[in-house]
Amino acid sequence: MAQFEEVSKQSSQHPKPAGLVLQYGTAGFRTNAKHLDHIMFRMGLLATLRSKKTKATIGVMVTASHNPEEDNGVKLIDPMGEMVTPAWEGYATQLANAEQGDLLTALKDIIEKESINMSQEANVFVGKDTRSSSASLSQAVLDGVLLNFDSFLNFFLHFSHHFYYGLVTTPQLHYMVCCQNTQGKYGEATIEGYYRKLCQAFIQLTKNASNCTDDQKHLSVDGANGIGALKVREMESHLRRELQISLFNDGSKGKLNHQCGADFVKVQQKPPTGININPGERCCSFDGDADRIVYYYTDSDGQFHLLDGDKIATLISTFLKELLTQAGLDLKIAVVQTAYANGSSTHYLEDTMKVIVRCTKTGVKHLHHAAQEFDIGVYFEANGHGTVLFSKVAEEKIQQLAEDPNMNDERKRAARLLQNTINVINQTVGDAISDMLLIEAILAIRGMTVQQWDAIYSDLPNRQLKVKVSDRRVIDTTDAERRAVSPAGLQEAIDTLVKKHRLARSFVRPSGTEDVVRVYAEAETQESADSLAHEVSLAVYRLAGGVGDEPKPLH
Ligand SMILES: CC(=O)N[C@H]1[C@@H](OP(=O)(O)O)O[C@H](CO)[C@@H](O)[C@@H]1O
Ligand SMILES: [Mg+2]
Repeated sequence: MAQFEEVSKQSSQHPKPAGLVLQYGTAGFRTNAKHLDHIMFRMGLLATLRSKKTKATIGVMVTASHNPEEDNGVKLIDPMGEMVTPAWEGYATQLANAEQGDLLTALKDIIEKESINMSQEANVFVGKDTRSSSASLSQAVLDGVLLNFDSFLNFFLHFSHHFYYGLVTTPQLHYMVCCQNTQGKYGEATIEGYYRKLCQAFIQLTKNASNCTDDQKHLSVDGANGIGALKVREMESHLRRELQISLFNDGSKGKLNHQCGADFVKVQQKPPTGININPGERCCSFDGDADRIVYYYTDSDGQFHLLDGDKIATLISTFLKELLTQAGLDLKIAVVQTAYANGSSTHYLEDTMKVIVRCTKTGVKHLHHAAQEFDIGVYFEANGHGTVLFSKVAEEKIQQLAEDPNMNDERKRAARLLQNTINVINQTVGDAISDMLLIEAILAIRGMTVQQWDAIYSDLPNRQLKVKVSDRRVIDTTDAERRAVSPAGLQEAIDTLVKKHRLARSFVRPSGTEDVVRVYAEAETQESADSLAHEVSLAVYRLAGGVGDEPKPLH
């Protein structure tokens, strides 16, 4: 039939390798770039359907974040700038895995299930990171978006508009999707608009910092040789030297994420290559798509100190809590973490700060969701991915107070600080650039050094390891991934091992982005954390079908 000829003609430009099965995981599809062309084309199609369904603009971001340069990936962004809803993750997987000849049926299936009106207009925003494969892969997405559904499906008329942003950070695309769908209420849907909003708020905030020295204003940034570096350069003039950045790993020579970037620094617990660090100087690293950030410094003994997502969440929530007190506002603030949060951070937040702490499964969508339940929800993964959410009620109360002519100066000042804090934050998703500006503003306002920030609490020594098993799905977890319910005997083995160490905690879970089981352990000393992590790795290897060599001790 003519209709099927059309299908095969158009989609055969982006053929699916027969038998290849990929899953829409924690952060979309992610694998070696050479397996992704058909996925990109099909995600272009799916984004168009999602747009018709929601009658809103949908984002498609081509990136593999902190993965090696050879990999790539894609994720969809829903109307408010949030991750795409779970049911559509399922459709994404179905569409991705339909063999070439079944693609039409798979599409029709989604259209029927979701009762999509195909005559509805579609709008899709597409962005990409700096990977060499991103150019052709984002073109494949556009081919999918622009495909004429009329001839493709012999359905109704099809209007589809797209805007190709080209090189953007992941959070910038989330931001612009939200701006577009709120008719500019969240900001202007352009990169310039993004810089303007964030930098203006940053400058307003730092006006509250008295006697800010050049040292305080200086920050070294490791751009992971990725998109974040380009965008920091682009933004710099908007900062009017209120923040003075030395940019390293800007992509001019090094390889993306190679021995640098937020993931490297967090997991290896050491500084990236390609950066000059003087003792005591504040540094930060972005990841490959600039949605994560971690801070660090080395002390005069050459000792490395990491300030990860947990320390960031603590700094931000302390700042916000103080402002709420000064403003006399009764708003409920909570911090959302995952099982990877350092035990010391959880204790500090609950026992000293007296804030509500929630623990969710790994993956930003889970944290984001939990944070939405509070007036102010601060969420961060330990690896530095996070942001702050303000409820509508919270924003309104803050605005009212800031504009109340009868209010006393102290309360008003606090409310204005809160207002600018809201504006410097990208509430759609964790954003390295926005988080950096917020952290820098807080440190400046409080006249705080990175050492003082680090000293708020001391991390428990910890270790993360990976174990290869033949099928990681044999591990099932509960209690926000803190306990394993299968395979039989694994949790009991972990419990026994944990009891042999002081102040210890350990858990295992299958990764959602790599074909490995992740092991986490923390304990009173580094030796203890390392040996516990190794012992638990062995238990995983033995009880959950380990492949290759048995895990070796770290020392
Ligand atoms: C321990 C860890 O850092 N896990 C990361 C990693 O997920 P895994 O499911 O652990 O592979 O990638 C996710 C996406 O970037 C991120 O959200 C998450 O925090
Ligand atoms: Mg990332």
